[in-house]
Amino acid sequence: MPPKDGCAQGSRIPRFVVTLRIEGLRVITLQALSKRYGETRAVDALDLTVSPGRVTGFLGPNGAGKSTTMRMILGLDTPTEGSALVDGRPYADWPVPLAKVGALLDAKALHPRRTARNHLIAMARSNGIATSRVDEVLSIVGLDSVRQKRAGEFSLGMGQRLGIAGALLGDPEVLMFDEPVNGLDPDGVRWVRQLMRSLAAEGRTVFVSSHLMSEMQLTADQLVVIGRGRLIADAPIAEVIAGSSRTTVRVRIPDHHHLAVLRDRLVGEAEQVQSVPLLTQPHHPGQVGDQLIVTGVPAERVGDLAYELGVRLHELHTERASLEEAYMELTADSVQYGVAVAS
Ligand SMILES: Nc1ncnc2c1ncn2[C@@H]1O[C@H](COP(=O)(O)OP(=O)(O)OP(=O)(O)O)[C@@H](O)[C@H]1O
Repeated sequence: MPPKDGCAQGSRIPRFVVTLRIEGLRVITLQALSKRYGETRAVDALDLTVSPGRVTGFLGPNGAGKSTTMRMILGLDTPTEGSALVDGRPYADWPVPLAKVGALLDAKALHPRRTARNHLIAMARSNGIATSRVDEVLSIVGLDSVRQKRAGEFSLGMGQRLGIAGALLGDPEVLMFDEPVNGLDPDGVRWVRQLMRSLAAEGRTVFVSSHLMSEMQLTADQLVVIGRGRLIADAPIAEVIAGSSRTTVRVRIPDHHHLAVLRDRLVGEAEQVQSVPLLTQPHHPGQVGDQLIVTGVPAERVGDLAYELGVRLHELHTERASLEEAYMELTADSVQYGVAVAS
């Protein structure tokens, strides 16, 4: 008779295979997702996984394919090829779609004569959600006092708040927002940022498109950048910034001979090494020596090399690119609708 614990005698290895079914993965998976409109490849063979527990910023120039991608995830557009799944199923196959994915795509897509409350009640009914939840979300988004006002009389920012209320209605595991801070006042922008961060902290998947780089820098953990429908980057925000050629290491070295020794050692390893006399920089009282500006090697490595070579340093620090600079560099070849601007 086999032992009760299912292990072979004399062995700790179980004799049977256990298949684990993990519920609620909260993952968006795009596989070779493509959408063509005539000659236009709006989305072009996009492979992507958007994971829970973090805010994923979705960036790209005008016409890059962000909205089309989001529409395909929600089944509002049909892929020409490939698939867009939420936890392994198309959005529409979930029994209560609003409990799986809540989305704000077009804040203006409202019935103008319907009140805010009735708009949400209609949405709730279509998904079997209790009316009490409507009042809850109106309160969460700060529209309590205008619940009986017609949506057609709403300002852009109020419309955004109502759209966000709709996204929260089903208490969903996955949230998608297309330009959520569009039209919001600074207080509203900060509120949306905090909302997205707290939704991610609760373990939900938050996928948000925006053109506001400074806002994305404060909100997102992960960045997905697309251009002309194709994936350009999918990385943690710190990695995207560190990868920019505008991120440099500045080293101040008091001794000219030492400077030359370290520069010669770095030349083969760094993307670029520049000697910059301190005198050409803004005034640095009491500082002596010249500087090296190094690209493509982290500060830790520069410090270690200086130590190995016996080079004395007076200053070593990283000057990080802004997200905007990193983004401009990544998408330089993908901008379709732009005018030349001096940088
Ligand atoms: N219904 C449609 N019919 C024809 N072309 C479309 C349609 N929807 C989108 N496109 C085209 O697909 C491409 C991607 O558009 P999309 O709106 O997805 O880009 P986006 O990244 O969201 O842009 P934006 O940042 O300007 O909102 C564009 O060239 C656009 O003109």
